Amino acid sequence: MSEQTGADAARNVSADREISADGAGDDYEHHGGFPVYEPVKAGPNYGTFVETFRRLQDLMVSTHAPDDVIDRAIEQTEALVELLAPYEVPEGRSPAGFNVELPGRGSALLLPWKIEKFGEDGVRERGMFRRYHLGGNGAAHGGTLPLLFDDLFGMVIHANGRPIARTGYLHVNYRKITPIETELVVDGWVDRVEGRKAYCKAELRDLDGNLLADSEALMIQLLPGQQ
Ligand SMILES: CCCCCCCCCC(=O)SCCNC(=O)CCNC(=O)[C@H](O)C(C)(C)COP(=O)(O)OP(=O)(O)OC[C@H]1O[C@@H](n2cnc3c(N)ncnc32)[C@H](O)[C@@H]1OP(=O)(O)O
Repeated sequence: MSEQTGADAARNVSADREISADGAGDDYEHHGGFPVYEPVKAGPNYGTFVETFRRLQDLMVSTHAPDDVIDRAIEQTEALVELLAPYEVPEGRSPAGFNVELPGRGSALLLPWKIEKFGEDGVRERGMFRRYHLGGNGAAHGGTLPLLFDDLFGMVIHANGRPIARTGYLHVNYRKITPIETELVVDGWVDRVEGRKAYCKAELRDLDGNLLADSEALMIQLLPGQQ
């Protein structure tokens, strides 16, 4: 039997929990006032598209190009904006963020990490902080870790079979410098549940097992109609 990858598991859970427009067959009830999102499948080159933009972001923070090169970069970027602008769609209609097999689920906002495990007992992701996540002296910017943890906790809730929740608080302990451009692993899980409140925990480690940061968050299940 072939082993199910984390991305397969995430995709299957999402498919299982799809809700029809009239709510019939809804086994993912009480998701507050969130609209029902239909996953938008990325085309075959979408991952390359997002990765190319991430590379561009790396270069934007790591180059010191002459003015004429900057002028050409502006021209070419403006041409790209013109190319893409006609295809702007409302929230929930872009492949960005919906494609669990892609780093960061294909969202340029999210950390480009890949899901390795997706189950009731927790979610594991693997990846790197990029050059554009640099804070100082080789360390990831402190603000990028909560982004990693917050998104992870959203998936932890989903993988645990709980309805959509929002983050009430998110606490980060920065234990060691988190290096950029170094493969790292993050694990998150639901620690305990009290009614609407799910207390989640996560740990970010390097490949030697050193704890770089840990996090605790309160994820609060939305009430009917809550955004
Ligand atoms: C496929 C699509 C997937 C989409 C996933 C979306 C995941 C998004 C994850 C996020 O990042 S959300 C963005 C960051 N978070 C927010 O913007 C949340 C803003 N806050 C709110 O919207 C409301 O505060 C919230 C809906 C979370 C709760 O408001 P309520 O009025 O429903 O709850 P209430 O204030 O009564 O609190 C409920 C319980 O939680 C407790 N609580 C709330 N905030 C707390 C806090 N900060 N610290 C400790 N306890 C807190 C509160 O005391 C209470 O405890 P008890 O039930 O025991 O009395």
